[in-house]
Amino acid sequence: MVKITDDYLNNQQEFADAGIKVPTYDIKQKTGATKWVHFGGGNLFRAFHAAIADRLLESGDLDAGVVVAETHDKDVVQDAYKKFNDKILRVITHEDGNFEKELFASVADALFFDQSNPDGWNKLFKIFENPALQLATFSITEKGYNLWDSKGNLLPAIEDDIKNGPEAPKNNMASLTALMFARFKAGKYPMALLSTDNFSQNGEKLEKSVLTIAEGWEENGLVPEAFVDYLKDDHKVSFPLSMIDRITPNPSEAVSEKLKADGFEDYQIFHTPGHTNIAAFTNTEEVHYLVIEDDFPNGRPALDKVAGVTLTDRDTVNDADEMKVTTCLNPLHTALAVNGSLLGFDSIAKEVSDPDMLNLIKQIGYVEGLPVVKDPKVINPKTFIDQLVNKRLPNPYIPDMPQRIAADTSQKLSIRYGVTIQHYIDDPKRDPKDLHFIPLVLATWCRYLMAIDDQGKPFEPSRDPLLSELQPKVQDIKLGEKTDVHAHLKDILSNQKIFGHDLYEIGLGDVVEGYFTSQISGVGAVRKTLEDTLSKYAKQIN
Ligand SMILES: NC(=O)c1ccc[n+]([C@@H]2O[C@H](COP(=O)([O-])OP(=O)(O)OC[C@H]3O[C@@H](n4cnc5c(N)ncnc54)[C@H](O)[C@@H]3O)[C@@H](O)[C@H]2O)c1
Ligand SMILES: O=P(O)(O)OC[C@@H](O)[C@@H](O)[C@H](O)[C@H](O)CO
Repeated sequence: MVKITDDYLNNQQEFADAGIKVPTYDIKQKTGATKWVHFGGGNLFRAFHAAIADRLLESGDLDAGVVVAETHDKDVVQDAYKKFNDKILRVITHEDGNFEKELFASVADALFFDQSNPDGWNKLFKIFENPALQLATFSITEKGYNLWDSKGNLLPAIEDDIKNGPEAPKNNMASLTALMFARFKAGKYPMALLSTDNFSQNGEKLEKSVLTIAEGWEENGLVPEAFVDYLKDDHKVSFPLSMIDRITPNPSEAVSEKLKADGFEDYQIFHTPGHTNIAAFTNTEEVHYLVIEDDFPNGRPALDKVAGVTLTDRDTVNDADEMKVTTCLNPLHTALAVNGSLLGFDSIAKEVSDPDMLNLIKQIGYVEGLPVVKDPKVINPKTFIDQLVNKRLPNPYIPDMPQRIAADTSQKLSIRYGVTIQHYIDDPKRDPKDLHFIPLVLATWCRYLMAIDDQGKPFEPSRDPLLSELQPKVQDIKLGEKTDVHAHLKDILSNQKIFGHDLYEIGLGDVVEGYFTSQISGVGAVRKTLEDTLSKYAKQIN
């Protein structure tokens, strides 16, 4: 059996026997100063960013590995990095059943960046004080950037961080701002902070969070005004936009079993107490897109040399991101996530073999979203949906689950559906009331909050920061019993933080309530409502 920690240069045959491709570079010889830090060393980073760095180390375009900083889950550092000498095994699960296995040695170090860990804390400050650093990338989930509660007030922990200043930050955005303050003090060195999380204008959100903290510190006299000016100076600090796409499910048992059978010893999967699902390996799909705004004030690695990575202007990235996140992929995914959880699916591939589910996502993508989305030119939106529904989602070897995608849905709805709804508001020839399937999914999410499936059995919803606030609003509803739906849903459906709109103000509140009323009318009513809505409104798709 080959272990991930085996010396990949001197034991190439062992790796080859297990069907694993290994790097030709020696990461120990790549001793340049760190140019690239990544925050959030979860599965997406391991499958995608680490692969990009690997290609650049191979081509000689990068002379140091990426340093991974975890601010959220310290067990990720131990269980997925340190234990395996920072090596990663990536498995691409092709649709013909071929599992392509490759070892990456592109992580130079991984550390838990928190004041409780002085070693990691001090190491990252040293890296940020070094002029060589060019970029920090982020894949920390939508909620990782958030400083506000659902009513728009700063979270108490953030208020504390703003009061306490750069010496003792606790939240990850405040800790990042403290790193930037150290970089400012060391010499006002430039760099890029590049969010690669799944939401529109991700760079703007990162910028807003960092500036909110920095300006709070400045108001409290804890940092000079010049620090805020440095963060706002485009020649010093940039917050490029990005669009990232690669379906990367949590490590799966099927892949683990296959690796074991192939003679790979580190096939075990870990579920950390912080709720990350991680392993020495990561499983992902073949298709991948990364479109980045080319704005790097301190230069950048030759990212554009890597297949699948496009460097372009801000508007193009914005259009590509809007195409993927608000129209052609993520809204379809969330529809599968909430419906799949209620209808008892545990596999996305199986779910899209259900004709109703396939038709639902096609209506959302082709009929409701596509007509109002701008063509980003670098990727054709129609071709993109075609590839998604015909090739990617049905791939039985991509072990994706509705339950993974359902995590944090409350944080995603305004982006995944709110932007399309806004287009219907803005276009004088359209009306949000023309939409049928998006409101149906919003109702399905409210139905999902009840945590009772369509067979009337309880299920555990995926983790979401608003569950504790929202579930009590629907918990006393019983399937098949008459109830005042408006009284139950009005606070939820009017919450602009959740949907990007007060749904009543735009004429969709009643529509969602209508679908929900139908969905709670008894066992099987979620499926029946879906069937009825499809037979009433579905359009023919060519
Ligand atoms: N997995 C995919 O298919 C995929 C594809 C495109 C984009 N993304 C983006 O990447 C993000 C991460 O996906 P993943 O597959 O790596 O997930 P994951 O569960 O494997 O890892 C999540 C990472 O985010 C960190 N994190 C979680 N909550 C945080 C918080 N509140 N503050 C700071 N860090 C936090 C975790 O510690 C971990 O490093 C997604 O939320 C999405 O925005 C994922
Ligand atoms: O990663 P999230 O939690 O924002 O969303 C879940 C999935 O929709 C997402 O991870 C997709 O797999 C991804 O966006 C594909 O590129």
